[in-house]
Amino acid sequence: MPIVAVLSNTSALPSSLGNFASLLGGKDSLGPLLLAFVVLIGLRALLNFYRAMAALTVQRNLIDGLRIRAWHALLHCDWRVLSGMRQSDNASLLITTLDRVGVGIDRSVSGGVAVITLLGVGAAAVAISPVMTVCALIGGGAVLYSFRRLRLRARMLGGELNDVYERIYAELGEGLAALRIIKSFGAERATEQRLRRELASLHSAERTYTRENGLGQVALQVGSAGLLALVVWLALQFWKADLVVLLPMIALFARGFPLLMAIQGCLQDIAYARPSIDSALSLIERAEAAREPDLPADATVPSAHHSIGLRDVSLTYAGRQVPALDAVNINLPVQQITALLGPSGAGKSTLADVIGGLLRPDSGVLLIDGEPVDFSLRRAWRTRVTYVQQVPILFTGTVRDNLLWAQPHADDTELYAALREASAHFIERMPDGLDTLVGENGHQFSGGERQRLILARAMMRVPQLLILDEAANALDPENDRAIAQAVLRLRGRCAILVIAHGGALESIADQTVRLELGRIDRG
Ligand SMILES: Nc1ncnc2c1ncn2[C@@H]1O[C@H](COP(=O)(O)OP(=O)(O)OP(=O)(O)O)[C@@H](O)[C@H]1O
Repeated sequence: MPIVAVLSNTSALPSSLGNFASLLGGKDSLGPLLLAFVVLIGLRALLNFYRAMAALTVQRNLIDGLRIRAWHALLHCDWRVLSGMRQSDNASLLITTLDRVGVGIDRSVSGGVAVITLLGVGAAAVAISPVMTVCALIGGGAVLYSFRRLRLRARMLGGELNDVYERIYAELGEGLAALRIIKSFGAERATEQRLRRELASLHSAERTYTRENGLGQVALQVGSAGLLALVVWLALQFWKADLVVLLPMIALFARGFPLLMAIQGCLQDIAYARPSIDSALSLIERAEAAREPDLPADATVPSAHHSIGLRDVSLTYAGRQVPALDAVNINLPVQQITALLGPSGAGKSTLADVIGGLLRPDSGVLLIDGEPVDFSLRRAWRTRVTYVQQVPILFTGTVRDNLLWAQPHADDTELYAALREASAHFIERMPDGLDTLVGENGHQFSGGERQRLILARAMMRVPQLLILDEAANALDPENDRAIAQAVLRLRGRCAILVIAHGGALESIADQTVRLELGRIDRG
């Protein structure tokens, strides 16, 4: 006999099932029941669809919100704190860690839906048999509680995973930047081995998590089945429950226990993602706490017509006993080139960062034309300063893109003028001129050409102070002279501070200042 016929013919059923069928309304109600069944399945499918869409929206909004907040906090963080951070850790956090936060959010949404569905199932169960429902709830709660240690383990493994990812990022970032050195030292094998070791740690952490999660689910399934069997046995043995009650209860439990498993799985995944959320929030908190103060709306910094200097400036880095700068006084005439000399670690770059408005010292003032300017205005002062560092940084794109980065509204005539001033005439001879691609970090050009392009970009800002921090140190004599020629051409346009260890740049200086152990050497 077809199943529909059996279901619709209540007399063909055993008496209890017959009762159950009559409870549902008998033969006449079968059509509406089947329709309700199809509608329910459809509603469930729709609910799943909207759940997935909502989870994606929530996840993207929250994760991208966190990502932007972290990036904003880093961009506005005080240089002293920022320079003490390992940037590969920040890259790992902004890219990978935040994605794991996304997984945690997705699992929270799924867990929430499972809890709501379970509440619905529980409400239906209470209506049929409150005693059996309470027993099942107590048992289910106990099962969930007994898994708390597994969740703590998951949290620990999530923390381990974050550490491993940070190490992988550091390994790859440093390795890619040092490819030339790795090859020249013949360190390819050792470098690859280090990555293999980190990947093995990653694999091990992920494997442990998957194994413990999987075994947990097995234990949960067995526990749930045992619980169901116990409740049914109790119902038959002690409460003498009728099949009319028992059958729908079993159906509801069969629906409820997978939900319980889903909730435990979600709690486990959330615990696994929790260290990622903690790291993201801790970075944001640290960077926001060290935020550079906003400039008052009426803040102005005077223009330097005669000189730029420092008076009684001292600075000690966190964790250091000896000051990097100790009561430093220096005066840079705007029409002149000043060479700052001194042994390694004397504090030359620190002085450049302070006078350039990047670092706030512990004490002392900035002097513009002899007038003190508070360091709280350093952001405004910084817009009048440009740097050329030893390691040239060019952005991927064309020569034009790189120059416009400093001065977005400049026209081609101005761009070529800056290139000529910086002894970067070679661009005019190139077939694509300003549209020549610089390659990744300027690798289409030689070190000297890159440095001259960077000098041209620095001059696009029309600075009042130009700082060259060991800008020609890594260059051959010819390129060193080319940079010195360019700097000579700029003399008289702004104050120029050159940090050098000999070479052509030192020889063109109008005055020389020597720094020793953070103090100006007057000898
Ligand atoms: N971010 C930092 N945190 C802690 N200490 C720092 C930091 N930057 C520099 N120092 C320390 O401050 C001192 C001065 O460093 P600085 O880089 O200014 O010297 P320098 O004269 O420019 O050296 P070099 O010629 O080798 O570049 C050194 O002892 C250095 O170790």
